[in-house]
This record gives sequence, structure tokens and C-alpha cells, in this order.
Amino acid sequence: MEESKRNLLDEEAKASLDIWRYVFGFADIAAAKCAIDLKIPEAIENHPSQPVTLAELSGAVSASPSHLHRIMRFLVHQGVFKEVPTKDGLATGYTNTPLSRRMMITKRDGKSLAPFVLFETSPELLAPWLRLSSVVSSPANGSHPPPFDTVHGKDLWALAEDNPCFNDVINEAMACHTRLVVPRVAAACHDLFEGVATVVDVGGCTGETLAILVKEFPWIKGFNFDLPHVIEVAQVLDGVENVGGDMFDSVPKCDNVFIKVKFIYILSILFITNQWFFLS
Ligand SMILES: C[S@@+](CC[C@H](N)C(=O)[O-])C[C@H]1O[C@@H](n2cnc3c(N)ncnc32)[C@H](O)[C@@H]1O
Repeated sequence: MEESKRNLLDEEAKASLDIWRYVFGFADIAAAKCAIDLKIPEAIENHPSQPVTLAELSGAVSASPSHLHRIMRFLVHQGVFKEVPTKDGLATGYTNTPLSRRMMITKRDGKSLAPFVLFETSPELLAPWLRLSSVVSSPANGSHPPPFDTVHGKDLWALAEDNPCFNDVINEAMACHTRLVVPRVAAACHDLFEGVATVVDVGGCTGETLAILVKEFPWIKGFNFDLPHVIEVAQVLDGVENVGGDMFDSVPKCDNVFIKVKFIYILSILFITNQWFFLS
């Protein structure tokens, strides 16, 4: 068979499998969210005997064994959990993996990104993704609001202001990412903070970044600056003053300004306005 014909057949065979990733692609995040919501990784981690059988696990998380079995089978296949023989070899049970431990919503260890999964899989965030085609096909002159604003009638921050539960979901997501990256930034940029008396974290959320920075550099006085509804629920910390306001009006005067943003190019299409593009 000619090589080009063989390549075409290979591509066809691959496509006939790959298309199912798009048909059922949502199952990955739905199952991960389910595991986080039910605290399955915690139930396995805290169970006195390992591995944890289906009967033990369904009792621990109060789930129907037959439903739970289907979820666990999928998550084992995806490499989130492991299924191994029990000690007596008569049955099998589940154990955690480094990946499932990163789905522990109760862990604040700088590794878990469970709150970020819950944020990204919230109905508020998923709905605008389904409007992607309308924004891509609209003129690129900035006259159209981002899909998030079209779906919700307001931007992300205004929605958070009106909805304290969603505000918490956002803040927890930001905080877990901060615990992952800021200790590394602090360790790598020690010189940067020598001799610095005051630092303002602009868009500092509930103060997780400054909590880490003032612990690492105790001579610093920190100003945690964010919108008033976020500052209302911010941590109260020694060495940190919480200040509410709008950064597009003014920010507290300090020696150093710290802005931490997670800029993922495709995410920008969802809710970033031109004002925020300017910042990033
Ligand atoms: C993407 S989050 C980043 C939070 C944190 N810096 C981090 O990286 O984890 C952006 C933060 O900016 C805040 N924010 C949005 N618009 C703002 C504004 N106009 N003035 C001050 N803060 C604002 C939000 O409330 C939110 O806490």
C-alpha cells in the first residue's frame, strides 16, 4: 500500500476514536467534581484500613454503592485513584494517588487545586464557554461584552459581589493557586524584598499572598487591596492592612506593587475586558 494511503487510513482510524473524546469530554471534569464534592480522596485517606473497599467507601461518603462503583471505575481508568487487591487477596479496594490528593478540598497544603476545579466547573463559569462561537464570530473591536457578561448580565466581579457563595468559590480558588506558587516566588525572589518597607497586593483577594510574604519577610508592612466585597471577607493578619477600593481609580501608595494574575490565553476570551488586557 502506498505510504500516503496508509497515513490517510491511520488518520481515519485515529479520528474514529478521538471523536468520542469530544462527545464525552465533559465526563472528566464531572467525575472529578463529584469526587471533590463527596470528599472521596479524604474518605480514602482517613480510612483506618487500606485499600478501601467499595462497601467501606460508600458507607464513608454516604453514596449508593452502584453509582459510586461507576464513578470510581471511571476515575481509576483516568488514573485519579488506584484499585488494588485487599490484603487477604479476596477483593479489591481503592487507594489515593498524588493526583487524587490534589483533589482534597480540605487540604491547604500548597498542592491541592480542588477549589480551582470547583470554580472552573461551577455553573456560573461553565455557561459562558458554551457561547464561545458567538464571541469568536463577533467583530474584534471590543464593542461586544465578553461571553461571561452576556450570559450573566454583569461581569465576574459584579456577580461575585451579588452572590456571597460564588464569591467564596472564587476566593478559595485564588487562594489555593496562591499557596501553590507564591512560596516559590518568595523563595526565588528573596533579594527583591530586602529593604522593602511596604508592599501593596493589588487584587490581593482574601490576603493569602500577603500572608505568605509577611511571614517570609516579617519587616514588610502589607496592604491587601481588593474590591470592597472581597475585603469584607479577607483574613485579618498581623502586619497586613486590608483596603477596599477600585484599582482603576487608585491604589494605596507603597514601595512595591505586587500583582499576581493567572493569564491563560484562551481564558481571556471568556471574561477579560480591554481594561484587564491592559493590565496583563
Ligand atoms: C483573578 S483574581 C486574582 C487574585 C489573586 N491576585 C491571585 O492571583 O490569586 C483578581 C482579583 O482582582 C480583584 N479585582 C477585580 N477588579 C478589581 C478592581 N477594579 N479593583 C481592585 N480589585 C479588583 C478581584 O476581586 C479578584 O480578587
